[in-house]
Amino acid sequence: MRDDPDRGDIEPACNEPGWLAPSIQRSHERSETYGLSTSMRPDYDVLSAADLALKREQSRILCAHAAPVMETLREQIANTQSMIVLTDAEGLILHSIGDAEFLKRAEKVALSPGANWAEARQGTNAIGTAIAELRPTVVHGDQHYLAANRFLTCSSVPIFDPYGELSGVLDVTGDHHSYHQHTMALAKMSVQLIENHLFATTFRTTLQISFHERPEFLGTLMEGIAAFTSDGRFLSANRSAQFQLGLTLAGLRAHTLSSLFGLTSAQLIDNVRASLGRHLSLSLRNGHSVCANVAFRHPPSMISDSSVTQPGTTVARPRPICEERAARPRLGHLETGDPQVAAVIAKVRKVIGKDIPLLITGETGTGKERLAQAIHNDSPRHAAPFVAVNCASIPESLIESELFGYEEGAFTGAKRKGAIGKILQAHGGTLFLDEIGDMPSPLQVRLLRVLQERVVNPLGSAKSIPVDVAIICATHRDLRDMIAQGSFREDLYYRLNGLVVKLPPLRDRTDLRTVVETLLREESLSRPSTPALSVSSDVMALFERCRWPGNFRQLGNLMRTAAAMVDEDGEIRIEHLPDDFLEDVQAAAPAAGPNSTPLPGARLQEVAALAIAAAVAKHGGNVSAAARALGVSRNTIYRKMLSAPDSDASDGDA
Ligand SMILES: Nc1ncnc2c1ncn2[C@@H]1O[C@H](COP(=O)(O)OP(=O)(O)OP(=O)(O)O)[C@@H](O)[C@H]1O
Repeated sequence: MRDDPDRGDIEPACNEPGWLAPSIQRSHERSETYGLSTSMRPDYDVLSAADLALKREQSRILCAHAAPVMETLREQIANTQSMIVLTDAEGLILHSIGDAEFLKRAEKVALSPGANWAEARQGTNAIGTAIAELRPTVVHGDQHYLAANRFLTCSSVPIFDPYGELSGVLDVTGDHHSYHQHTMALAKMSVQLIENHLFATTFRTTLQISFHERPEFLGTLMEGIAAFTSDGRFLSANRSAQFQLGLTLAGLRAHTLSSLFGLTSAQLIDNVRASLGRHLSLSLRNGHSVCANVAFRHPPSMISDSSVTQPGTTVARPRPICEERAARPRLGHLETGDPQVAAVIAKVRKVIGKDIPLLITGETGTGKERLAQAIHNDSPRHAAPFVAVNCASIPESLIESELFGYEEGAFTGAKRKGAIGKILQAHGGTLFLDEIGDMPSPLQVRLLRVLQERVVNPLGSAKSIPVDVAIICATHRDLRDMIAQGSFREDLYYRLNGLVVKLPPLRDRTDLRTVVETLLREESLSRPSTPALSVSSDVMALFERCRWPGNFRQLGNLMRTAAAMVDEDGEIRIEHLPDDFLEDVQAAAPAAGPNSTPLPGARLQEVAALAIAAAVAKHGGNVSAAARALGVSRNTIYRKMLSAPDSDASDGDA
């Protein structure tokens, strides 16, 4: 978490040969601790296309905001033997763009989408070290831990979300002979742009004050932006605002609009009205005056209050109900007609606000986190934070500090400032522990203590800090099996499962049609000038037949891709669906049993056969290459080319 507005500074450099910045020295030490050796091959363990698509989906908002910024940056570094890389918070490469020739060289050391560049995987490198140090980092040629990576020079900047949490890294990598001093400055400006976009989007329905001492800096990257609730409670502030206000995010959380700017929201609106469209002049706590613009964008329920639509304020279009639902789900929104889901919600409603721990089970993508958020939003704790921790995605060595926090100096040799852990961040609100089955055993004991005694001991501290959180856990594993195998503590299990509810997979739900219609409406709203989206009856029949292993996540992804392919009439037809989806449905068809309805005619088979023939032709008759491109096994291709459709049943698919 970033709670230090100065963190953006890189360390002072020294030009003496052989001199290593302290952060690089620490990183080399960590690389050794990870058991890496300098002569090792880079880690070529790259995610499959499907897993990478899931990761991109999980970082969809980051990718959407980063894409245009990366394109602009690409224009600025064109023909410099370099590339731009976007990773998620774990160092997994989501996207890369750049000079084609250099992209090829980079691929040889696994610097390409789907590879993970965390320090534990690739040793000292700018991406992994920026994540470990939470600061912009340059790693020049020889400073890379693995010899194989020493032809690179990389400049990486961490990207923080508006709550100060790391959400990814933007990196510019080039040949170490062609390093330019200005690369890091460009990368930092690009990240500031991404962070400001993320900020503006997250707080688009709230009161936002943009300010700077000098009016010419308003509207530029330098402006500070602070967001407040309509009654003046502090929500967040961007990097520049933290700097101008002289407080970290943690420090700002104790403040309000009046304690920071010396006026209430009603007075602010009066001032905006009186200013007739000119900048406002506001006074900070330190007595400095700043010029400010105010945006007061109201949630739909307040939009009818025309008195606040004044020059100097911007009123956004009413936020569509679907968008509102997605952003702040409530239990009522989740009831779309399936009796199993309705039963889950009825049970949950009975225990809400009663300090009974909840355990949500269900396959991946069935909406466990969304249900947890809805429970929080419907609970008396809704005004306090909802903090989600995915125990499976944090490296085991970091879970402890992530959850419990640490005191300054808790890490030997590292002069890291202390950090408040997730449990304390959720104080007053809800802590959602996703994939609880992946919690390492020693930490299960510590978590049990928190649940029993309601106190937290940060790492390296003798202090016990009282904490008040509602706990919701989720897992797709069978915890009872894990108890039997000795990998999950029975006492913790009984502490967590006050109420256990199971979300059904999409294929077992009876409300698929309503779900699809809702998603179509949401997607249509993001394309206002085009006809409303619909699905053909063939496609709906296919959807009903699909096993949806990725559940809502897969369906949402598919709808977005198909929506991008539709013709002018907005109807999603079979030809708009991705080939791998058609293949999956086709492969699963015989398993549907003798009484099931037939596939929607020959068209699906035709489409699958056409896709296969085209891929084989494109790859000059090379079946392996075509299979790789389509993401199916060679057997599947031979089967489709050689046999009747029914023969799928006997073959093992890959
Ligand atoms: N009822 C729903 N309607 C529409 N979209 C949904 C619904 N439930 C979940 N989603 C969407 O599906 C995706 C996955 O949901 P969520 O993260 O809640 O699932 P999960 O079960 O916690 O997944 P995992 O086990 O992989 O963490 C998210 O993008 C979420 O917005």
